Amino acid sequence: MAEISLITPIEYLKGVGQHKAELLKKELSVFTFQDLLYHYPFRYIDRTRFYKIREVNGSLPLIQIIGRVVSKEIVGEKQARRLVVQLRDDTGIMELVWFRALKWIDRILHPGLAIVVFGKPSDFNGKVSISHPEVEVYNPAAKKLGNLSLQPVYNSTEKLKQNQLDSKGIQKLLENLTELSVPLIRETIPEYVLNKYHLISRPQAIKAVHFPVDQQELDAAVRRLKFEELFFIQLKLLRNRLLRTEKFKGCVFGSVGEKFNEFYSSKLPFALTNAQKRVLKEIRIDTQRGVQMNRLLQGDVGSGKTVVALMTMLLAVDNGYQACIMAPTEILARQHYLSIQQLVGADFVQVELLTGSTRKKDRKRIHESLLNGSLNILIGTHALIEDPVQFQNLGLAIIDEQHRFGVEQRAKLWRKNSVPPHMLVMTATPIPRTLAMTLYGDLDVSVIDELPAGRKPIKTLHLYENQRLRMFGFMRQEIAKGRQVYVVYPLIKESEKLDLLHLEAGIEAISRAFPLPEYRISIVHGKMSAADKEFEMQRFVKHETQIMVATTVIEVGVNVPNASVMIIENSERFGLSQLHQLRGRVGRGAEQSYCILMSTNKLSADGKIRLETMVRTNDGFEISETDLKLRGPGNIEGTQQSGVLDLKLADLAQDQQILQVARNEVIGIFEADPGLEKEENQLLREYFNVRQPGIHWNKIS
Ligand SMILES: Nc1ncnc2c1ncn2[C@@H]1O[C@H](COP(=O)(O)OP(=O)(O)OP(=O)(O)O)[C@@H](O)[C@H]1O
Repeated sequence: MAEISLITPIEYLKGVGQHKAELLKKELSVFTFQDLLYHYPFRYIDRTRFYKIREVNGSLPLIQIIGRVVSKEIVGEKQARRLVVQLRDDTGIMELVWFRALKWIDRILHPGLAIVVFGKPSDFNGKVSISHPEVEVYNPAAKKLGNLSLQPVYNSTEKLKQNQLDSKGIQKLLENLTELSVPLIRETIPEYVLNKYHLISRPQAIKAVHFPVDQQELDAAVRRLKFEELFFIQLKLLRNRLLRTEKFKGCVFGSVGEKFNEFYSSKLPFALTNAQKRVLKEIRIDTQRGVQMNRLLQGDVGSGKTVVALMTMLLAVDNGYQACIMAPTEILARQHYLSIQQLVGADFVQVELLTGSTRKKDRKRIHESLLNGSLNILIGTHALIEDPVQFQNLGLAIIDEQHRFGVEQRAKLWRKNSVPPHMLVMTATPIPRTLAMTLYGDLDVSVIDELPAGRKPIKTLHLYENQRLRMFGFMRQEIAKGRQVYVVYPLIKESEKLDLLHLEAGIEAISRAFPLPEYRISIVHGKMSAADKEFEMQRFVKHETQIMVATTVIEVGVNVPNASVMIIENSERFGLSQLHQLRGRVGRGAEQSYCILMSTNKLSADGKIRLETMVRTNDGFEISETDLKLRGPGNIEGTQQSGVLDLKLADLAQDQQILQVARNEVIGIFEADPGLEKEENQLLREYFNVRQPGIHWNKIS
């Protein structure tokens, strides 16, 4: 065989062969030696700990017991034929069961034999047993079992298991592999960084993650590998940012002009909060210094991001540029359009809306006015990044992100101008710090951390199904005061049919409890046509109806300050950030607002935490942190598409500190050596010379 390297195909590994190689490729995407080396265990079992039979129950993970075989018998017929062994220790007795390999096990085990049993207990018919445990004859002279106290557990699949590639099988392959390949693993982090943070070398870490001698070595290995993952993500992101500033000049918004000033002094219906002012200042500084702005604007629901967006656009217009806002849904785009029109009034600046349902004739007119420069501001959905849309001079692109657009789509907007426009990315709800640093680590961040004055914190209540009458009573009371009420139902693809039934039943119940002519109800759900939805929404906006029953289509963008009660049905089914977004639809006026979370009595542990969190706090930043802890970053909406979260070991909910250290180190490295030219940074330079998946540092355009 040719010389061995890390990219030697996996079939060349001793113990693999053609058939297993195919399976490894298909099931685990393991193609080469290094793919297997980087197939890390997902947990470890402490083989130094032994349980007593009395302590054993079905909720325990894989455990070890020492006991003596009392009896064994083969019971059942055909498929149900099994070997049942009674095992005893000084605290009790339990069963071990085998459905396969009966003869083999039967031969080894005999009454009186002391054995070590290793497996996952389960409760069955009130009895605790372990199916298919591993057994070894107990040898008190041997200090440890095997030479490892921590046994790694690998991900496997049913198919792999059928071919002896269960966790144990994979570990065997790794034993064959590490001797060969560990010496070939190269260091990626410069020595001075390793020393600074007391990190072990890469070959050492990879070996130890598979075969840790003890917990201490494992901890050191994991810390090193997590650091590496997070360090290189930051290196890519910050390198990108650096190159962008070097490469792109950026439009200069040199002066604050007529439109901005006029709007500020005579149109703005309220005083800006200090946070809004501060953010506007940050944007002003960014946009006048001749480099391209790339900024993330974070603010809690209702904190007034739209005004900041508008005033930034006016700044662009004052300096002879066009501006646009891209929103993820048609409803949201329309909402932005309406609120901006309302804020600026007629004939102040030219604003148009472009979405998938814009008529052909209007579309043509918009395209033309964009190109000849008579249109100042364009608001729309992803229709904006389609090819026929050409600006005369796009100076600012605002993306209302809701975590739904990827880096690719952002890049498409940049290309709409010869000089890339300034970019302002707004998120619907705050995102956790670690996620922001990773997903948007190449952007500067502005935070609106203050709500407009006079807003009363929303009071949140959790009620169970049997308290529904109380809830209806409360609705009547608020409606009598002239307020409006939202009632929101979940509508999730996976359970759509059932959800629609719930919605229907809900509408019926509400119609009965709130009859015409005294009460009028708007109904909006995702299955309706855009025009019908709009019609129903408008009835509510104009206060022709007092109750709006809706599915989550109203999650973002609805702004009816007179609505002061948000009722969320089956609230346990919503994610935390969704609940927070929904709650943010009320509390927009001066009145005291309420959010009522309706749920069944049967709450999962996570569901309980979600509802408790909502009742406890109104702080979007705190809520987003809890959300991340509960769900993990992969499940936060929109993160899946972004390859940056392809983390093997690091966990954004837990490894905030490592991430911060890695990011600071990278910032320091680029400050001292922007071109990575110093000898000590040679490894980092090499890193960029090899093609990296994800963001390409030399391909930003
Ligand atoms: N400084 C302010 N003082 C008083 N009201 C304000 C202020 N800034 C914004 N508002 C009003 O607060 C409401 C919420 O603002 P806006 O819609 O911009 O919030 P947002 O941050 O975009 O949040 P969401 O994503 O929930 O819509 C609007 O009715 C807006 O006119």
